[in-house]
Amino acid sequence: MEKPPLLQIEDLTVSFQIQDTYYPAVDHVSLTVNENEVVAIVGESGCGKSALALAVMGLHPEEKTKVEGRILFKGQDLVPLGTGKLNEIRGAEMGIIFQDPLTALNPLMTVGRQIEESMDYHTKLSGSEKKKRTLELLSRVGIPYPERTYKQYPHELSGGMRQRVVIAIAIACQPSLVIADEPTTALDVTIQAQIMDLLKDLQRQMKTGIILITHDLGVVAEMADRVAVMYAGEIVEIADVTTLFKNPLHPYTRSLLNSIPSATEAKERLHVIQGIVPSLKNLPRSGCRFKSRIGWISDAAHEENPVLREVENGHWVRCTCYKHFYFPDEQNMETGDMYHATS
Ligand SMILES: Nc1ncnc2c1ncn2[C@@H]1O[C@H](COP(=O)(O)OP(=O)(O)OP(=O)(O)O)[C@@H](O)[C@H]1O
Repeated sequence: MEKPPLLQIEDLTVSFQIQDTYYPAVDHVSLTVNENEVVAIVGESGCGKSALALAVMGLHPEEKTKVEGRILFKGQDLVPLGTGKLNEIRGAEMGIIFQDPLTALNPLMTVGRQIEESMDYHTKLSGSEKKKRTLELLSRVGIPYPERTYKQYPHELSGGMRQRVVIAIAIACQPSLVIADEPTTALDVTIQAQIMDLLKDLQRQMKTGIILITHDLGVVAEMADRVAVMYAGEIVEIADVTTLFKNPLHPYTRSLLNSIPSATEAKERLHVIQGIVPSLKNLPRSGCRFKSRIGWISDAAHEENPVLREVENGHWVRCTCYKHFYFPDEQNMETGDMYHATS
């Protein structure tokens, strides 16, 4: 029998209760992560990236959250599992790295104890074996004096060192999947690069699958094998990283990529689409959800029920509007006129 993919998310919907109604923050999303593959999920704040990641980890509180669809981890559906079984899988086979290391760590427990604790539940190692492994892990994540850090408390460490400790905890049980939710956003720019290098090295050594949530496209270019672009709870484009950067198609992806200034190309100005992701209650639930942000593109350019379509091998795009899209200050491909935004 063929081995199932490491993670196969099928038709996942995550809805939050606001007053008496459930609103989907992740809406019928399907995504696969293979062994040893880094899949980046990008999109602006509020697109549903974290809601998706938390669902994979089973970390949404049952109250006021509804998770529907299938999350197959090595072929086993996690959605119907109870907390006990999920705890067994989580930690042992999945690691998570959150944005802010300070809130991820217990301020009242030494670093050594916190790393060991992550092994208590999932391994049968003796106390001295756990200590030995903890010191190895600290050294592996680039902590210069493991013996000293072992005895320290989180507040005694710098932000970068704390995130290294969080990474040590995430990889303590050699998980096959790591979910990294904005792992460097809370850190200084110079430290960000070091932490990303560390993650990249560890991923290569351990052949871990990674879901990397970020809005830093530089990080995506360096780390990801494939990229899923989310907008308003849906995936609007998915492709391998080279294709996505060379030939972005969806207007939203094009706008995201245009928002990074290029060091090599002298662009007169950056084309960026204005506006923000609507709040959960105000999300359009039919048609192209991006339509209101590209009002200069005709209604007829949009599909009534836009679906993800494979436009070339492994490159999927939602809605036909990408075929008719141009930035307002570019020449209109259809008419040859210059479009001038009035607002
Ligand atoms: N527990 C909750 N209850 C109600 N609404 C929520 C809850 N969690 C998230 N949301 C809403 O769901 C939508 C998606 O949120 P999510 O945090 O997944 O976005 P995101 O893309 O990860 O953004 P960010 O980069 O800011 O974390 C947002 O509109 C957010 O306000």
